[in-house]
Amino acid sequence: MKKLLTIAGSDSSGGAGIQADLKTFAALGTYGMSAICALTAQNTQGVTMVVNTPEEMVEAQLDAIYSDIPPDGVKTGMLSTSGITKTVASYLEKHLASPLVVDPVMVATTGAVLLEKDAIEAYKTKLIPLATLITPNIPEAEVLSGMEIHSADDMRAAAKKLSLLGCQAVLVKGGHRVEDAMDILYDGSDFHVYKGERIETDNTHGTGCTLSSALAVMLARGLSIADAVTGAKKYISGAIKRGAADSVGHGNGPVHHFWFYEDKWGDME
Ligand SMILES: Nc1ncnc2c1ncn2[C@@H]1O[C@H](COP(=O)(O)OP(=O)(O)OP(=O)(O)O)[C@@H](O)[C@H]1O
Ligand SMILES: Cc1ncc(COP(=O)(O)O)c(N)n1
Repeated sequence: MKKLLTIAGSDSSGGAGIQADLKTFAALGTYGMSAICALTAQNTQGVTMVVNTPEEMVEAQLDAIYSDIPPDGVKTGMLSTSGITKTVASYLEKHLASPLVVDPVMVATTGAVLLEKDAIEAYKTKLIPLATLITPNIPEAEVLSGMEIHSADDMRAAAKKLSLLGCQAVLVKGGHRVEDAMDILYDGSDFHVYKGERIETDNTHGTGCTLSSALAVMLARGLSIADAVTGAKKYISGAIKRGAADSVGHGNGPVHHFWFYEDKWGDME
């Protein structure tokens, strides 16, 4: 059994962050672990409070995990501050022995800022160079690359530019493009285009967290980066479709993970 680690923030409403990551790990048949970098008081309508984890505690969680259960795959999500981003990067620089997916979480679907501005530099110089794959959405790719993205060609150019930061591959996610759900991967030598049917729904809370967790699982299982994206895209598309059919909360509802085993166990009402 593969062991997966998420280094991210907690979402009290269970739709994004650590909670989405652990649900994804479980649905995909792996053992999930977490290092919590921030607590958010959050629901489908917004974030009302954030408390950052002390950096020593972030490191203590990572030490507890790595000294006993070294993970086969790791993902990072909401790291909240420059200090936490640096702490995570310097720990991983010494101990990482598996694929790493960096989801550069900056702003929640509901609009709340989840990363302090001065952490961008630490992402670019310390964390991203360690990554197997980074998964910015379009606004995140714009901030990290310093260029505007209006078209598929712009997505390609940004992906190539971001790969120069030293990561192995870049997936620019097109969930924020109005007309489709097309993602573009640059794997260091080639571009791969992943076209998804756009599902009409506001229930997209946790899509990025879920996708990056599924990617970490696929990479831990030894898939190539291009095949890992195919597998993870299938997983997130199913989860969005199921979330669209069964709303939770009064705002941007979450995606649902049980679609993956619902066929086997039947209706779980
Ligand atoms: N309405 C949709 N229909 C189909 N696929 C979608 C939809 N919205 C997002 N996706 C897909 O979900 C994945 C996550 O993309 P997205 O751009 O939403 O990431 P994100 O903004 O980081 O997510 P988050 O909402 O967690 O911040 C991508 O593969 C994207 O193509
Ligand atoms: C703790 C945490 N991590 C990540 C997200 C981003 O997810 P989304 O953009 O879907 O709100 C979030 N809202 N909360």
